[in-house]
Amino acid sequence: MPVTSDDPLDEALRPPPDETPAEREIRLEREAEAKRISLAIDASIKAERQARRKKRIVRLLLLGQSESGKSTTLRQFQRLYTPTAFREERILWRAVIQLNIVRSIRTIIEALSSPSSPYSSPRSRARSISRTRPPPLPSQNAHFSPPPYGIDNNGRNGYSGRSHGHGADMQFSYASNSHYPPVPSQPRHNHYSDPDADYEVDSDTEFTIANNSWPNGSPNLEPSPRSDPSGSSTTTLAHTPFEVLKARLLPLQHIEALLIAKLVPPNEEEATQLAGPGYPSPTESYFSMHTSRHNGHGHGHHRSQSYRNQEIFVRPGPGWKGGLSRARVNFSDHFEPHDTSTTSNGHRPMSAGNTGLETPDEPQEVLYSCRKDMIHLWNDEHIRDILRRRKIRLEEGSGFFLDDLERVTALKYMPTDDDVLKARLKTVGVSEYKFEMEISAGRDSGTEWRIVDVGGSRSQRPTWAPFFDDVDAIIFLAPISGFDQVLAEDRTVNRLEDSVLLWKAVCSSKLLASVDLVLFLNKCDILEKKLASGIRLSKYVRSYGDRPNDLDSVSKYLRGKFSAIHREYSPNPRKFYAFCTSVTDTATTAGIIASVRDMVIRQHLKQSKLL
Ligand SMILES: Nc1nc2c(ncn2[C@@H]2O[C@H](COP(=O)(O)OP(=O)(O)OP(=O)(O)O)[C@@H](O)[C@H]2O)c(=O)[nH]1
Ligand SMILES: [Mg+2]
Repeated sequence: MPVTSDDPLDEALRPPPDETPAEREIRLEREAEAKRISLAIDASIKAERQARRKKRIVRLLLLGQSESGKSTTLRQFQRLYTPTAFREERILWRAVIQLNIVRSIRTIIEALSSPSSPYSSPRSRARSISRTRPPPLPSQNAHFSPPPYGIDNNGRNGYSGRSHGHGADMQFSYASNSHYPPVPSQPRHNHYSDPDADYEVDSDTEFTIANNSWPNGSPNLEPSPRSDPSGSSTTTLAHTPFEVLKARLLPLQHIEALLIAKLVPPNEEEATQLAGPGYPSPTESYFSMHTSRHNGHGHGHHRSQSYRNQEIFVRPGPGWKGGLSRARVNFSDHFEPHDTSTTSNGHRPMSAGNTGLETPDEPQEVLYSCRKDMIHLWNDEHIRDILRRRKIRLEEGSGFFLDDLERVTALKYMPTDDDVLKARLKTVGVSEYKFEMEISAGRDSGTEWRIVDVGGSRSQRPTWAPFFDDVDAIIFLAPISGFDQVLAEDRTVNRLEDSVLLWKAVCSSKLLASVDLVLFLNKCDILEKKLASGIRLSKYVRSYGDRPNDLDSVSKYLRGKFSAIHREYSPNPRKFYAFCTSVTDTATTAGIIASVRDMVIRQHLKQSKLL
């Protein structure tokens, strides 16, 4: 009589009904072999775990939203504990810094070229139509909507919802910003956009230039409005000094393409957005808007074009550094290549250095030749004023080097430690960085450190969970200066709110229940400046009330909230440490990292029953 079962696996594993004795014997032998292999695998995993503990391999996981400072923290570990390797790699960061500069300049030019800018060309302004403020938010958006990508207790996607617990609850407010979030058609300026941006068109800003003798003379970038007798504004000259300046900066476009070719591995399909007017990023369209993936990435000659409006990223690990060190032709004065690994697909990244397009460090030469114009552009009071009015705060954003143009565009420029820490290169993917502390770092070399760095943007978070196994501690970075900013990948989500939700998800994850947590309330340097400039936390976090708007009070308040979430959401009691950090600051971060190191090693030893 046939045995019935609803379990399809059971069905599949059941021996065939007409099995002969010989077949049965073979089957049983195979099953025994499979069992033996399975047990051997389990034993080897267990043995590896024990060996790891004995060998003192410490595993640290860096988590947090994009631009929270994870890779910068990793670089701080490298700088402190493998200083020789860090020093040797500094020159490789020059290309990243060059790209950061070029992109900052492009952001300015795009802001000035927009139809509402007094620096835009007469033709584009003639085409411009009056824009009105975006409509107010629907009332439900006055509260947050949970971001779609996070991790739940099982490490799967999705947030579990908002906390209504007492200590942990925070009320975010957009009520005072009737025009939050910005409408999609507005120019996107990654990470420095402000929900409170002024969307009124600068009307009556037509202007003519009285003195058109520049570029030979000193460029006068000041708009000079002139009205005709009827009172309406007119523009009489086609080439404004700004347009001339823009033309002189055109070579930057070429080196941007070269740098992208150098840094981004070929055939790289995934990309995320850099702000750029009117261009939805492929990631945005794929993950957020659920439309089909944007095409044209990593394909031949359209490559640099397709990256034009995306933030450039690398997959973590030595791949891009290996490619750069081989493409490098004239750095031998400074440094011998340290890392000769290849990219993940085994090929050297497509670079200007191997296409024959590049003269010895052409980007640096172009930057050098454009330095005066770039300095002029950045230091012009009127341009600064426009950027201020449009709430484009480059100086608070990532990879900001415009205050150092004189130094960083020098032909023999060699990045300093601080430059490397300030440089911005987005991470996509997850990778484990292994190192033993160098003897020269004055530490015992008995412990092997494995630090896992992940990409923090929302599309990246589902890739985290497989790395939760066997972790000694997590450093979670919450960039608290982002209280008045929105996520680059979803401009309806406030950055601080996103960090709070992510923190809740990490605290409540059952997979991480026994992992100690270290919280870095990061970017305190930017927070301090922001608060001092008059931006009030209470405008964005209603529950802050009328407490003092200074660094000390704000960081204490937020620390309290994050601690309360930890207490309320952790499945089991565990160690928790919180620090207010500015991880780009080498002096303060060294002390904090030393404390974290000691704490992690102590816990590790305790768990290994060696204490
Ligand atoms: N001023 C300041 N800048 C910081 C601080 N921490 C990080 N940054 C800068 O912020 C930018 C982003 O930091 P990253 O370390 O790349 O951020 P991440 O978390 O790795 O971001 P993803 O790779 O996108 O997940 C870099 O340009 C850093 O130099 C800080 O405390 N203060
Ligand atoms: Mg990173």
